[in-house]
Amino acid sequence: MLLGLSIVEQLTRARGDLRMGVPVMLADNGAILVVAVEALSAERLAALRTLGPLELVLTARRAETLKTPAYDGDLVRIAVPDDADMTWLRALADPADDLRFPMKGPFRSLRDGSAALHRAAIQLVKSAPLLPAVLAVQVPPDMPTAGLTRLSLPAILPELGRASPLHPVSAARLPMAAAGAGHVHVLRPEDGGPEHYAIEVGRPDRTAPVLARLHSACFTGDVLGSLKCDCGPQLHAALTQMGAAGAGVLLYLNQEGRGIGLANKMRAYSLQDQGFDTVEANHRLGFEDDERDFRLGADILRGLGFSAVRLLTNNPAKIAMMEANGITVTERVPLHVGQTDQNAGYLATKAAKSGHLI
Ligand SMILES: Nc1nc2c(ncn2[C@@H]2O[C@H](COP(=O)(O)OP(=O)(O)OP(=O)(O)O)[C@@H](O)[C@H]2O)c(=O)[nH]1
Ligand SMILES: [Zn+2]
Repeated sequence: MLLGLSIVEQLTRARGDLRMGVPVMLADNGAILVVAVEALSAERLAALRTLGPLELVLTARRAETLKTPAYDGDLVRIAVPDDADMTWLRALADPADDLRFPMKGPFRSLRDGSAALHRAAIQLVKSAPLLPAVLAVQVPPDMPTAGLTRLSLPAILPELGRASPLHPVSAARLPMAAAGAGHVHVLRPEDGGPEHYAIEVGRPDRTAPVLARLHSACFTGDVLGSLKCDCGPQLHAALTQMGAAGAGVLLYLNQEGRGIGLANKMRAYSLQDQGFDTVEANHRLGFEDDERDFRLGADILRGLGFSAVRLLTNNPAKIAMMEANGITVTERVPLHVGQTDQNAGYLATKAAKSGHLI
């Protein structure tokens, strides 16, 4: 129906609901109501309690730190005790105070029934992007939802993992200190997600491999000149090299914090202040090392008419994803700049644990 919502539109609305702390219904043969723990209010918690026993859904990564068996493989469903309050839920969802107040498990992990609805809920909050922790309660699939978003699992599953198509919105000339004449293109995804930018330096020849950089947003490095990472210097060095070569294309992808968002990246930084490295911090929060989807970089390049690149990177995963998505990488151009005393550990961890080339 033209006036109804498409599946993609329903998912976008659901992400907004979850960010506001509004419950979303996920239904298949059974149904659950879910709320993101970090946005939950005490009133909603009380209201959900009237519907039945509550379950806290976390990723297996988070369960590892909580020393709780994850019977559902990549996630765990923990029975929420009747007297558990907001503090209890937040302490399990957010590792900020793990060291100050070690959790007093054991927790009762549930193993009966299917976790397919819960898995979709975790995927949805991750893409919101919120901490991967949801409160869930089973409800009858035909329960009146009083205006709440209702998602059908079979309908959303194919869309959840799909990269949303991007469309050019606007473009203009931009003179840059580092690279001389350039053009900035703004690209907008169909699903209402964040816009991404493509910066063309000079007039790159579409018939030859172009000097290219896929840069993931780093507010702290790019804007604040953080010494904890190498992003700012990499961004500027890439533009400078493209300027010197007379042509290039830099994709500025809004995938802050390797896809976990700035709020979660700051949670990770706070864990790093407690002594965890960049990978351990992501895991303690319940995320994978890297939650980025590099497919969109390949899509943007193809949309701009490029099929082969000389890729400025130290990250082999970016090369593999380009190749897997139809962009030929004729050469890797190393990008080693911006080493500081403060980021030596970070760069060493990326080399040791994430396969970065040095
Ligand atoms: N979660 C998390 N993200 C971080 C941390 N430090 C930097 N980042 C993010 O990591 C990303 C770095 O992106 P890139 O420099 O494009 O990618 P890369 O994987 O380092 O690969 P190359 O720079 O191409 O070699 C940015 O999104 C930063 O915001 C951290 O400690 N934790
Ligand atoms: Zn950075």
